Amino acid sequence: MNEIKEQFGNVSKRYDSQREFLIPCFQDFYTACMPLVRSLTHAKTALDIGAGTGLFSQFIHREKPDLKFTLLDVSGQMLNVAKERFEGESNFEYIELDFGKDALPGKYDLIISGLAIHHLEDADKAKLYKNIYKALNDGGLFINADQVAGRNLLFDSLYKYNWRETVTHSGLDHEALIQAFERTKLDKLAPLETQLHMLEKAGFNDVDCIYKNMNFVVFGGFKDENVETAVI
Ligand SMILES: C[S@@+](CC[C@H](N)C(=O)[O-])C[C@H]1O[C@@H](n2cnc3c(N)ncnc32)[C@H](O)[C@@H]1O
Repeated sequence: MNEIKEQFGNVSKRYDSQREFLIPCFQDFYTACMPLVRSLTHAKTALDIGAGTGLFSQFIHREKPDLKFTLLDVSGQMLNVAKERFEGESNFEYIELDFGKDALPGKYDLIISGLAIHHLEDADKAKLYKNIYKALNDGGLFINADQVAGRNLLFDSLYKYNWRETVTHSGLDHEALIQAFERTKLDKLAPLETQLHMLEKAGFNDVDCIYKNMNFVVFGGFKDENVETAVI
């Protein structure tokens, strides 16, 4: 955990400017969930798990500016950048917390997470998904935009090789590249299917993958048996 705190703390001020180089499908990745988010017509509260500098929350905020946002992260330095981003906005609060260890505070209509849960071991991912389910209000939605492992060694290697090649030629400076490659050592990627099953085991009755581009995926579920009628 100290290493996560240290590495993200070190990059916090330059984090946002590097994102579009490091996520080749950046725009789609952060906006694929919007049709589902829009369907939450009565939502009042949102929690961003591993919010970092607040990038994912900013996309959601543009769509639903009236939500009350709680941004949670283990790195105070990453959250400081989020505080600058949303300076002057009264509907934002920030909590420094380890989501692998500590309970999630409060209840929410929408819970999002971007590129954070893949830092947990699989058993801890499963535990966190249960906690997320408990922290959702009825009818609530969970969205995880994250990186996953390939279904098998061939695809996993292909995804990793392709990402490395793409970002190496993206124009990102050498130092940033080295740091990004170093951060991948903190990753504990699990296959998409495994995580969809974890969500079902946690109690989510309707789960699916909304978007996939190589190993960048957006998936999640509703905590509501009547979701089909709610969305359509
Ligand atoms: C790659 S950044 C993603 C930030 C943001 N969600 C985004 O999409 O740009 C991962 C973030 O997860 C946080 N993180 C990783 N493991 C965590 C944990 N166990 N508890 C809280 N935060 C964690 C890191 O500190 C970092 O800010």
